[in-house]
Amino acid sequence: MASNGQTTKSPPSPSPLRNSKFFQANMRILVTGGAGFIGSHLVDRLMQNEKNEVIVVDNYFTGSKDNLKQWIGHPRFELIRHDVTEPLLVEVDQIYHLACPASPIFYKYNPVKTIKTNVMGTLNMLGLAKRVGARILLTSTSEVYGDPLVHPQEESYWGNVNPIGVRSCYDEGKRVAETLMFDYHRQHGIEIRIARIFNTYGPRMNIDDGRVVSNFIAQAIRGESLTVQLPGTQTRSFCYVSDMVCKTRVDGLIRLMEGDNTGPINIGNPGEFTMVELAETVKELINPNVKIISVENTPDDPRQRKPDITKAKELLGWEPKVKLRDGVPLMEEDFRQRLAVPKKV
Ligand SMILES: NC(=O)c1ccc[n+]([C@@H]2O[C@H](COP(=O)([O-])OP(=O)(O)OC[C@H]3O[C@@H](n4cnc5c(N)ncnc54)[C@H](O)[C@@H]3O)[C@@H](O)[C@H]2O)c1
Ligand SMILES: O=c1ccn([C@@H]2O[C@H](COP(=O)(O)OP(=O)(O)O[C@H]3OC[C@@H](O)[C@H](O)[C@H]3O)[C@@H](O)[C@H]2O)c(=O)[nH]1
Repeated sequence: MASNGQTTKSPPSPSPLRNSKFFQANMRILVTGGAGFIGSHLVDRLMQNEKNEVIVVDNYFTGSKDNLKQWIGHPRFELIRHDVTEPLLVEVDQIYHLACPASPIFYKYNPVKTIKTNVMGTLNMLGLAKRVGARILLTSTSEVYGDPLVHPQEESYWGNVNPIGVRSCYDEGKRVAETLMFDYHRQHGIEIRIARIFNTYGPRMNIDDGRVVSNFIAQAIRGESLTVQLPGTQTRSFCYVSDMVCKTRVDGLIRLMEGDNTGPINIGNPGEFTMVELAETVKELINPNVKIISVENTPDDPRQRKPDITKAKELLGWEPKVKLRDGVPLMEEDFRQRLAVPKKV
């Protein structure tokens, strides 16, 4: 039953394989975009459960096999090079659909491909869910709220999005992906889950990912100036990656998949910072000698962003635990290792 009471059909029957003579109790889970930042952490958590078999599909546009190296060759793990804009034939019970470039510099690099990934990729994954009777979770985004006129953002807010701007391939793409999820749910009875993720950071982000936390941390470690894009008063709310997926502590995405609620549900940390405050925090914690400089911004940058997580708390029993000041040093450690710049003692 949908949270909004709009279900018109019961879900299709699961694959006949589930009732076959050789049925194994394992849960077969597909993770699209599983070689990326959030996806690879999610795979780590899913693989900790011995009942799970995990299949990752990824085209390696922004992800890397390196993020999954600990699982390659594991009997419960499979990695497939595949682009979700093409159909996929596998037998699975659950689909975590993450595939999509998430950093603005990468999603703007080939905007037509980004919108194809969001629209055709989501259609293909919904088609797969329909054929095999799988439950599907979409990682949507706080960007569906655009440059929000309501603060903090509740799930009931419809957003303020430019449909023809340079960010539209991503934010409108995700909005269409959400629409497709609900239409497949209402029309075909597919079991859906939608997470609206707010800015997430942590180990394994690409060093040159281009998003603000990874930029500032890499710049501070290299002794370069921290580049605050103008005006610097714009705000974001940053969630540490373990809060997003961690099974043992708090597990936003996994709880949503396993619970009864379709969503959309905001998953994020309500701690809100201006970009100047973020730069000052990174400077203080990592390298007090670096300068903070102002640089040009790009069009349509949202001016404020903060999740209302009442639904996540009430419906999933989820709330984030890691404060920005505690998460930054954990990410610094990972970046120092990868950049081969040890901390001076
Ligand atoms: N990290 C965040 O702050 C954040 C916030 C909101 C939403 N999200 C969503 O979470 C998901 C993961 O984000 P992330 O931060 O891990 O980004 P990421 O760029 O590290 O991961 C995305 C993964 O998808 C893969 N991919 C991209 N296009 C593909 C395609 N056409 N076919 C197959 N694979 C493809 C990439 O190679 C990469 O491995 C995305 O859907 C993103 O929109 C992330
Ligand atoms: O070096 C930088 C990079 C970015 N910024 C600023 O930092 C803020 C955040 O920018 P990011 O590129 O990290 O990410 P954004 O919040 O714009 O978009 C993100 O939103 C949520 C997800 O869907 C995606 O991960 C991404 O689209 C922006 O105001 C940007 O202008 C800087 O001040 N300096």
